[in-house]
Amino acid sequence: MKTNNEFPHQGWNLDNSYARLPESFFTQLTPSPVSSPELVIFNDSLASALGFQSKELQSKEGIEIFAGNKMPETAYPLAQAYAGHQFGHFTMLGDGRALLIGEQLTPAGERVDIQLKGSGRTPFSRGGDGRAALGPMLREYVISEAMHALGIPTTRSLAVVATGEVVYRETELPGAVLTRVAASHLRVGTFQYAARWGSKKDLQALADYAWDRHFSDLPAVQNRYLSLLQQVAARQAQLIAKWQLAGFIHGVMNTDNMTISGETIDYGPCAFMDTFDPKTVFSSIDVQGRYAYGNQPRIGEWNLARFAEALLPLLDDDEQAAVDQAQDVISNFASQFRQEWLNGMRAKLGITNEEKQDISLVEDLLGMMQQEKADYTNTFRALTLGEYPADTALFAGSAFKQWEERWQSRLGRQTCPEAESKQLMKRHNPAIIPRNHLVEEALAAAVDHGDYDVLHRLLAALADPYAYSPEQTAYAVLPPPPSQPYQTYCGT
Ligand SMILES: Nc1ncnc2c1ncn2[C@@H]1O[C@H](COP(=O)(O)OP(=O)(O)OP(=O)(O)O)[C@@H](O)[C@H]1O
Ligand SMILES: [Mg+2]
Repeated sequence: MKTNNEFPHQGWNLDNSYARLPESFFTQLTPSPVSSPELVIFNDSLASALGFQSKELQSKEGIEIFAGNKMPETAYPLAQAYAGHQFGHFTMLGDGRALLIGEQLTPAGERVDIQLKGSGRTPFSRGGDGRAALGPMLREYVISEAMHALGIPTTRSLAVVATGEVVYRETELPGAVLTRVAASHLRVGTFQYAARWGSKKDLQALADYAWDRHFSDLPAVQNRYLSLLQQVAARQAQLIAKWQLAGFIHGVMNTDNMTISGETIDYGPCAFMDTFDPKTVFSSIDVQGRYAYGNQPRIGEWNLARFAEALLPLLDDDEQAAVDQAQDVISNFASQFRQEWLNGMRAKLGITNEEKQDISLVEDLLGMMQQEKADYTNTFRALTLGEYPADTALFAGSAFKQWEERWQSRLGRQTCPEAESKQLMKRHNPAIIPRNHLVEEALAAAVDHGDYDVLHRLLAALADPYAYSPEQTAYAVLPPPPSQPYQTYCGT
């Protein structure tokens, strides 16, 4: 494959700091070319923000890069090594179908990974084909971009290229490559890999790298490794609180799918919850409900404990002292999460100050929602609009009327003007989310019929989920109850 200098006008400005880590952290290799790449979706605004020339990137040459057929001269494509606990079982993993091609240095002074997902086999592919199917890559594109618009930290999607080749997933499917953009692809599993198979020096190099990349603007600290653990815990507490507040179920919170940056990663079996029920699971393989909606904070804590274990040799020369320090951080996580979540719930209810009883106000609402099988997003949407559809069981009951009186009198006990409180609600309760049936409908039109209009309209509506625009009303309508529960699948 050719590496060349044809592309400076596209705005590539790559560095390769990850490749300066010890060699055991990656394998350098080139993407496997594909036969007839076709750009099917492209993120114009993201491209511009990253310093790319959007039009040039969408040229025939630009598309060759997204397909992995050519590389910019400054690219240094590599597969990252990592391990992970998958459903509780530790295993060696690594990028089996993805390649980091470099880090784009953006006009805003940021450094972001550019990664091709579905770019062919790597030494970490195990039995896999190294490829990805079009439907799941479009799904990752839609949901990651919707998450970003919702204000939830996430990896981004720059482009999807259809490869013109077939992949086999029980049946023949069109293949695709997704270009993913991330603050970094460092995972809890990257540290587990270093702790298990690397030297202490390797582990330290990785921790220093993570610190410099994500936390270097923090004031100097005495023990940067302890601080690294604290910072990652804080970011995960914020992130998972945001998931809970939006009704997002990640679906596969293995330690290899938890980032150090605090961004959501891996949109495999994820989905947004419709009816409020903490036991909600969509993933076909999560039969025990390990990654159910209501379990996500606990799993976050479990994963952070694995991160802390990996960091132990760096925390303190005295083993017991290291364990004690790690334990302190982990045992603080639940209350950190709870605080983030409660503050978010206050905002969803238009509450600007704190009262002790707020928690029961929130929990009583959620209890009624669960009992009445209320739709999570639309309930908060209705509270925001002050419009309660009479045909919704929750709103028809007397319990809700009593709760609403309590809520109104709670709002009356704050100095914030009513209009401001309403604005706060509008900023925290999306008018729309990427509902499963909407996403499925858009993907079916695109993948089965080559019609991308439905997808583009959905993306446009999801781009500002808090707009409460008239066009969004149609997207808030619920489908008739399905005959089968909605299921998502791994092995995409
Ligand atoms: N088709 C495939 N071929 C080779 N390896 C694969 C394939 N699909 C998944 N893998 C690998 O299996 C492991 C776990 O898969 P998982 O579903 O978490 O990954 P993913 O969706 O490919 O990755 P990411 O976390 O980067 O979004 C990873 O090491 C991944 O690279
Ligand atoms: Mg993964």
